[in-house]
Amino acid sequence: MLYIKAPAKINLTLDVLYKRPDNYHEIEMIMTTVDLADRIGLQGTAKGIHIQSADRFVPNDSRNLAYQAAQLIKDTFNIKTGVIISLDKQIPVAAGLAGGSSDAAATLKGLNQLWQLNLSLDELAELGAKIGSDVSFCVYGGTALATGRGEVIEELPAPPHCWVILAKPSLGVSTADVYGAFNPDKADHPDTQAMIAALREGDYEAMCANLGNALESVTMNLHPEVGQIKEQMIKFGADAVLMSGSGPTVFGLVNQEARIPRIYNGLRGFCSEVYAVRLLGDREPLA
Ligand SMILES: C[C@](O)(CO)[C@H](O)COP(=O)(O)OP(=O)(O)OC[C@H]1O[C@@H](n2ccc(N)nc2=O)[C@H](O)[C@@H]1O
Ligand SMILES: Nc1ncnc2c1ncn2[C@@H]1O[C@H](COP(=O)(O)OP(=O)(O)OP(=O)(O)O)[C@@H](O)[C@H]1O
Repeated sequence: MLYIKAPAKINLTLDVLYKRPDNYHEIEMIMTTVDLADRIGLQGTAKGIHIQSADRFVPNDSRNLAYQAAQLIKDTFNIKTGVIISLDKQIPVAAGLAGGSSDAAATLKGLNQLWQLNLSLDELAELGAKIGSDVSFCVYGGTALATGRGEVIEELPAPPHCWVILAKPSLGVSTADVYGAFNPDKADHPDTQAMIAALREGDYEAMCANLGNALESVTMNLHPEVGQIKEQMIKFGADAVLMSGSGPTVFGLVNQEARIPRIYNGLRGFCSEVYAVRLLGDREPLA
């Protein structure tokens, strides 16, 4: 059995520029991976694609993004044999943390090894874009500026050292619904260039000051819990807080480890799922 880690991402910024003729939105966002990961097991078999997962919210058929990744590789490279994909889910589902996208990216990378395809990260990321807008970023990992509909990736320096507290209210959010309800005239637009400068300078305060997500107010209107969690995180001592992706997960940053327990324990009263993790920050080389 081949095992691959599939880490979650958070958005340090997410700006929505305009709606495109293909119904996707042109976006500009900065993402970075965090040390909360699903574990994907891949085992060759005679034929077919088989998904195994104990998580009842995860589909075990062609709706699963890991299944779609395996199907795409099989079709593109005319692979006749099959694979059993076991998903040990640690990333909350429908949370804004790219769990499914990261599983798909890990499956692409793992099958590249299992079936000895010798594809580069760029080739795997190009395949990933066919599955979902976040999959290309998840193939590279680390920290990046993503443009287009999210599939054009430019590597950025890792953020300055800090911890991340993630809190997910017990509701899932549909990414399509959030983009559908987005109104460009009412949105807050983050300063992407200021965030890039903060990363280049390793400036923690500037990174905190420039967190921003144009989808946050949309999801908050649909689910007021998101705003309440933000308030609680600030109250318990986070340096800066933001909703990740289309939500509903909220993350808080702290650069002093001693402050984590108060925030973590305080949030546990409001949310079923709370995690305190490190940023991963840098890309890992392709195995
Ligand atoms: C919110 C984010 O997670 C931020 O990282 C991404 O923008 C969404 O990435 P994703 O879940 O991989 O999205 P996809 O599976 O490609 O698209 C889901 C749906 O979201 C909407 N969508 C997505 C990406 C984008 N740039 N514009 C959009 O309008 C579309 O309605 C699309 O049908
Ligand atoms: N491998 C997978 N893991 C979790 N959900 C999956 C997977 N494959 C497909 N799905 C489906 O995708 C939906 C969204 O789940 P996912 O955890 O990927 O959302 P997300 O974290 O909000 O993603 P993103 O941040 O990329 O928008 C789920 O409701 C589930 O039905």
